[in-house]
Amino acid sequence: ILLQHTPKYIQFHHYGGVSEAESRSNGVAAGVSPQKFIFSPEPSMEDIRRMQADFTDERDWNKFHQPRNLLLAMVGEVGEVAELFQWRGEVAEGLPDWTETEREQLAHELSDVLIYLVELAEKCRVDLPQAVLRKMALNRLKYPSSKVHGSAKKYTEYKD
Ligand SMILES: Nc1ccn([C@H]2C[C@H](O)[C@@H](COP(=O)(O)OP(=O)(O)OP(=O)(O)O)O2)c(=O)n1
Repeated sequence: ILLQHTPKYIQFHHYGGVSEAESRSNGVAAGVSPQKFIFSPEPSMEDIRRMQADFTDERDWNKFHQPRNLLLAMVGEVGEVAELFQWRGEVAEGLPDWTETEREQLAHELSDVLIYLVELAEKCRVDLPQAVLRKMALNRLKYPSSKVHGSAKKYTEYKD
């Protein structure tokens, strides 16, 4: 019944993720990912902005969702992500030792961070997808790959 009213971008599909069976057979469990991981194309950031705006409007919560509150909520959720990693030591790419429950928990907490980030950007009138493009262009200028290849130094440490 619910799906009937659910826009296509909210319906779940297995797109970018790797199923557990696949991950066990292709070496992700050993900490090496032989196949590229990609995201699903949907929902877009604008989809997420609109879904969260609808969620907030339906509950009459806009009065609470001012920029400063959203910032604090986002930082709180970052803390919840950190909690999942604390005391584990180094965690390899693909999280080979994590259970499905732990992975799902992480997916939830990262989503909370993103949801608040997108709403914070909206309330600050930052067009986030375009801002990311501008910032990445600046990053490429600041860190030309010819100069910094294989080095993690900050740009202030480079003397052209
Ligand atoms: N005032 C609120 C409360 C919640 N949410 C939405 C955005 C987040 O995605 C999620 C956060 O919900 P909780 O504050 O309940 O946090 P958690 O889901 O992380 O629960 P818990 O803190 O119990 O782990 O719900 C929101 O937009 N505005």
